[in-house]
Amino acid sequence: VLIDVKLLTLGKVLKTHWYYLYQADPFLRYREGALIARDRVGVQDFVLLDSHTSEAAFLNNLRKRYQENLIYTYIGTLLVSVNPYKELDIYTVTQMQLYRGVNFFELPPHLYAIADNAYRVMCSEYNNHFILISGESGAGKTEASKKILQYYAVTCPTTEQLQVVRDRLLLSNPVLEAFGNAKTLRNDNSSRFGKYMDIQFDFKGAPVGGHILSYLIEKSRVVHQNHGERNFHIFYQLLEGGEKDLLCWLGLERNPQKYAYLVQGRCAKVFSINDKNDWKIVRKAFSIIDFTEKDLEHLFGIVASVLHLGNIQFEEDSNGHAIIRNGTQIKWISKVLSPLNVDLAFYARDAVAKAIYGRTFTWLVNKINGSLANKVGSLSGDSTRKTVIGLLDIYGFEVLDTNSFEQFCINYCNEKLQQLLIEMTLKAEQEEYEMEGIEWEPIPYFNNKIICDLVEQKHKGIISILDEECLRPGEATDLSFLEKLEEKVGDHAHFVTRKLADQKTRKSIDWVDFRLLHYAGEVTYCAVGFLEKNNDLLYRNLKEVLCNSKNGIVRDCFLLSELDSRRRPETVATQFKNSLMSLIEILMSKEPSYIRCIKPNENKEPGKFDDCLIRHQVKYLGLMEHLRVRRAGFAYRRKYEHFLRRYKSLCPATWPHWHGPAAEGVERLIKHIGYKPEEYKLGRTKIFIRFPKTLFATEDAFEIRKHLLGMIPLEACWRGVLARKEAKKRTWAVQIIRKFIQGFINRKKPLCPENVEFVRLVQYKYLMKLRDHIPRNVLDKSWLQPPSILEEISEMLQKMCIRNLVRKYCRGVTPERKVQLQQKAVTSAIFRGKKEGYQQSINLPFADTRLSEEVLILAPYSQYATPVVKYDRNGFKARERLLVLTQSSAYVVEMAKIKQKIDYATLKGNSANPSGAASDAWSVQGGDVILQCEHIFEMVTKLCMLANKQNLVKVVKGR
Ligand SMILES: Nc1ncnc2c1ncn2[C@@H]1O[C@H](COP(=O)(O)OP(=O)(O)OP(=O)(O)O)[C@@H](O)[C@H]1O
Repeated sequence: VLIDVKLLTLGKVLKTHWYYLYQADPFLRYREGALIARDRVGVQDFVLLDSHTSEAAFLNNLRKRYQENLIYTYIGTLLVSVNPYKELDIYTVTQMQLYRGVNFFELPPHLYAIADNAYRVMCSEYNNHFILISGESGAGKTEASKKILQYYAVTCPTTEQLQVVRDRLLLSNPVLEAFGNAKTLRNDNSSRFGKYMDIQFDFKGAPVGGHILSYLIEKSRVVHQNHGERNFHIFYQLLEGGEKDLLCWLGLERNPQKYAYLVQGRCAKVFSINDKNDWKIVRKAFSIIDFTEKDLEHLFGIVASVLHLGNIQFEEDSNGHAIIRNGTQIKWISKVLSPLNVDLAFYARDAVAKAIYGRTFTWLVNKINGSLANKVGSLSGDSTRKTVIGLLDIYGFEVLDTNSFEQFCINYCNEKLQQLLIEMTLKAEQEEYEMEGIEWEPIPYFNNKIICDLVEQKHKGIISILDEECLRPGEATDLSFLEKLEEKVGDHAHFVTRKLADQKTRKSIDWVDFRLLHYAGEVTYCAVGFLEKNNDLLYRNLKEVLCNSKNGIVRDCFLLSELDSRRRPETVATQFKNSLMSLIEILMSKEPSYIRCIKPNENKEPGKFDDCLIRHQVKYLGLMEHLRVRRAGFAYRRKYEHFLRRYKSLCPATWPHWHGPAAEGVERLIKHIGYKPEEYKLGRTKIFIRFPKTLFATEDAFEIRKHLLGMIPLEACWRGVLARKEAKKRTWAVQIIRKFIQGFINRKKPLCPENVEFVRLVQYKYLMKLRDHIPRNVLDKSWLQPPSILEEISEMLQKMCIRNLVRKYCRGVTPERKVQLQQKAVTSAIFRGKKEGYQQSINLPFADTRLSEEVLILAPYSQYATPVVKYDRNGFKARERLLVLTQSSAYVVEMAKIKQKIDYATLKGNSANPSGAASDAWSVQGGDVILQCEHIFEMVTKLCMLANKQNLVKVVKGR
């Protein structure tokens, strides 16, 4: 009942949505029956219609949609998502099923459509993909990536064994968020590290493992937070949710106000965050992702020690040396031993806290990777190819009141991703037209490569200059770094300092600042702390202490070999730059999908569409340029060979084979179909189709043709590799049922007009699920429980399924086995539950005879013969005899001499002993015959079948 109620509500919700989409959406063509259209691979691209010629029109459309809770929009294949700040997808699982296997022009725009499309292309083309989710801080990237992960977890095929992998993939998120996310002014759950996650799939499309790469965690947050911001969530979660014993063991109090590292932002408690609850989730996640109690003990030990470290305070003694303020002994020890002044002591304390936390985070990612590793394949020696879908969720572009080294790295990273997007979309698309010789009016766009170069160029870029200052001998300071910048990149159009600025802007820049004109806007960075953060040094003696820690994780993170190394470690910025370079390489080798997240307002408010803020994002994300390229360009392009292979059946000249060049084949084909000149262009290697409707029409024609020709099964069989044929035979019954279900899915049979969508949805959901849960053999008695309105259909399907399985089973039975089964059926009717030893006899096959061939020659008409022991009427004298059964009579034979003939017609009864004793009494006209036989079940069965008298057999207590 509950399910029905939910679905009913869902029916209404979706109906409203679809109504709006049909009525109001000028972007896409939706198909009636979108719910059921499937199997239309090959179409990945479509286009905007003509209404959006201006930025204002585009914004208007976004606003209108947003007000109607439609937060997703496509520009070509790029998904634009405006953060709703409220949960819209209440019926997520049903929605997921809705998008499964449906091409994305068939349903309203959605994250799931992007996820599903990447997945389907991966499965059909065996290539790797990535989904790049970008947008500024708080725009909704992390939420989007979680939804995509969930989509794969719910919709991909899985086995019991693989469910563990699925759970781990999902649960790695709360753990990483606890240690790597924090409340900032822009986002209550802001990622303070970059994350790239590969989900690995096997050849059947089941997720079998994963791998996470993490990028530069914002360590400085451990020791310092701006007003209105918090430290990483885990600190508060541990204090709020940690069990009493645990806190006691760690020496912690359940009050964040007691810890210096947690109170600087003055917002330890936040209304929107439930630390206690989150702690429970994280604890549970730890148990699923393979963390032992020892691991956790060490991990929480580290979290606690960072908090304790933060509470160590220093003061100056009379010599200007730092001494520890509280704790008498340690105070004196520090007084005598410590060479540091107060500033340096604080620096050292914070450096230790940051280093421990930062390295522990890397340890955590590695540990999670261990648990996500594809063990299924490697254990079973499965070397089949895996494909991956990568999900990139990285800290968004960020402008704070004071921007430091961390913001510089984060914003540089966003520049790189923007550059990748431009390279792979705007630039690539326009270059493709040029390469293919298609006439094309170039559409200008801002290429941010110039900013990337400003930051990363060797010897000349800001990172190189910073490194130089960090590494050079002599006194180098943040100010000397700033001077070097002015000297070396002062004339760059995207770089300004107070000295270089014009009169007007000068006031807004401090003497210690430099300003970069990023693609997403201007950011003024305060150079103070750049050198220190870039060097990220930890005193050698502190490292030595940590190398000898009794905490296993700390020991793993600080290796003694590091102390021996004479090489200076790479600076933080260079490490980051290099890791970004390899990330870009990873991404470039994969097929891209893009999601652009937009932040609707600065107040994290639902339903508030701030025109100014959104216009700014639309501008810097280059959405208008995307739109223009899409509109002026072609919706679809495909290599001649691929296009011909798919559609060749639509033209007699190309079907079944085209022997000439593919380009000519395509030309013949489209002439035959009747493409108009304005609808397409022929390039050097590809056909370009301008309008989606042209392609839709071709697809529709192909669908019809496919069914007319019965092409798919025919081709499959005909080309058929024998092994595949064999496998097909085995799953024959399942396929029949699947086809039947597919038929059901494809047929539209609404019960009444108002409930069309609802009924379709219920049908769809149930049938889709059923399709994957059909019993595979006659022994499998399970059947998916149907919702009440589908009981009838379900019953029909079940009957049909059983019939098919039985038929399939029967067809697979050999004639010999059939005889055996018939005989066993008779045995069962006579003896089942009545005579001891019956159960054991079931699996012993009956023999045709129990005599050797030589002996059988003596009885040429024998149907069955076996040695027996014959007793006289009193049951005393036992004589060894042969029993020979022919078509009409039974003979008791001694040495080729017939001693007794029993006509089946005279056989009146046959009584067998219920105990295991193998004796048998036959009552015949003129008196009983008592025989003992080793193979009594077999013998009696043969006798009954030959005499056709099985009803006469009684199992009675022997005399
Ligand atoms: N699809 C959504 N439905 C409902 N709320 C959402 C959705 N996407 C985002 N939000 C809201 O916006 C907040 C910020 O989103 P999210 O953490 O994904 O931003 P982000 O782009 O990853 O930011 P950052 O770069 O700071 O990590 C979420 O905590 C949530 O409240």
